[in-house]
Amino acid sequence: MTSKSLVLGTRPPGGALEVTATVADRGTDLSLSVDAGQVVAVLGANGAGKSTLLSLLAGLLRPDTGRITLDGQVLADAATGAWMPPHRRRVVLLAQQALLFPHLSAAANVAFGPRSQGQGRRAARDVADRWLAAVDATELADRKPAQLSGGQAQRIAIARALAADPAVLLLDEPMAALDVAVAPAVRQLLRRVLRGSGRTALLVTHDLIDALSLADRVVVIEAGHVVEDGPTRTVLTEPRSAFTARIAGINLITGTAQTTHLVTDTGTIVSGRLDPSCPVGEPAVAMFRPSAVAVHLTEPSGSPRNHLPVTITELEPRGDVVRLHTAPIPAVGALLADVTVAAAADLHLQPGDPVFFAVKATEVSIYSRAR
Ligand SMILES: Nc1ncnc2c1ncn2[C@@H]1O[C@H](COP(=O)(O)OP(=O)(O)OP(=O)(O)O)[C@@H](O)[C@H]1O
Repeated sequence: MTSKSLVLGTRPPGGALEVTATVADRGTDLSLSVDAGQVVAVLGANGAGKSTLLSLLAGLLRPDTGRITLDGQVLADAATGAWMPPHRRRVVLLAQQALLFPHLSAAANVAFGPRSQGQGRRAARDVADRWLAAVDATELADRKPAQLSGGQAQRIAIARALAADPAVLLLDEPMAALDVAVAPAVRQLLRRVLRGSGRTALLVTHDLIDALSLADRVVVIEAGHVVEDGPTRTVLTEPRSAFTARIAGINLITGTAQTTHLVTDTGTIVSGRLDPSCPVGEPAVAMFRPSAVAVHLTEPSGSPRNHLPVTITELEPRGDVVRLHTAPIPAVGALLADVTVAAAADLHLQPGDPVFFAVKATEVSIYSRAR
C-alpha cells in the first residue's frame, strides 16, 4: 500500500462549497465558503452547531433559509425549494460510529457506493479491494461488522467513504468512539487520506493535534454562528474566541488595547506586547501560555510582572507538568498554569488554595479581536 493508492479516483477530487443556511429550531445561522481541496477543522463546544453544519452538507437536514452549492451545483436552496438527495451529492459523511451495514461483509460494505453508482458487481468489488488494501484491511474483506473491532470497523468505514469517490468528505469526530490504543493508527490513516487525496474535507474535532496536523484552516462555531475562521496556525496561536483559547490551552483575557497593556471591563490591567496590527482603544485579547505563569503563595513585589490573585480549583497531571486550573475571575475568566511536578509539591498546592499567578509582560501578546 502506498499513499498514492489513496488518490486514485475516477474524476478529479475536491469540490468548492458555498453555504449560507439557517435552521431555526437549532438556532443556527451558518455562512462558509470552502475552496476545492481544502481541509477545514470545525471546532466548537457541545451543541454549538458543528453536526448541524455537516448534516446540512450531507443532505440529512434542510435549511429553513439559504443556499448550499458544490462546484456551483445547487444542493439545497430554501428559496426555490431545490433539493438534491444525499446519495446524489458527492458528499460522504463519516460518523463517530462506523455504521456499517451489519448483514454485509466488509468488502460488500465498501463496494456499496460503487454499486449504487451503477458499477457492475465485479468492477465494484475491484474498487472495494483497492480501498481495503489502501486502509490495510485486505484480510478483513470477508468479515461481517460484528466480527470487527472498533478500529477495524472504522478503517472499513473510511474505505467505504472513499470508494464512493466523494468530492467532499465530512468527518464527525471519527476518532471519538475509538479506544485510545487504536485511535493513533486511524488518525494516521486519515492523515494520509486527507493529505494525499486533494479532496475537500470538513473535520469536526475536539482534538487540537488533529486540527493542527490535518487541517489547512480552522472554523470555530459558537452558538450556531461561525465566530472564527482562518489559517489553522493563526487561529490556534492567536485565538480570538474563549473556546479556541481554551482548547488551544492558552490563557486569553479580553478587554481594550492600550499601548503597553490591555484593560479589562472591570479595570484589571494586563501588561503585554501590543501586536502592531492592533489599534489602541480597540477591543483586544491578551494571550499567554500556561507555561509562562509562575505561581507564588504571596504576592511578589518589585518585578515587571502581572500579578493575578487566583483560587486553584483543580490540579491536572499532564506528563511532567501539573496544570493548575483556577476559579473564574470577574471579566478575566478562568486561567491555566503549568508548573513542574516538583514545584507543585514544594508549594503544597491543593484545590481551594489562594495563590498569585505572575506573568512577565514580555510573555503576554495582545491582539485585536472582533467586537
Ligand atoms: N435532531 C435535533 N433536533 C433538534 N435540535 C437538535 C437536534 N440535534 C441537535 N439539535 C440542537 O441544535 C443545536 C446544535 O447542535 P449540533 O448537534 O449541531 O451541535 P454540535 O456542535 O455538533 O455539538 P456536539 O459537539 O455535542 O456534537 C443544539 O442546540 C442542539 O441541541
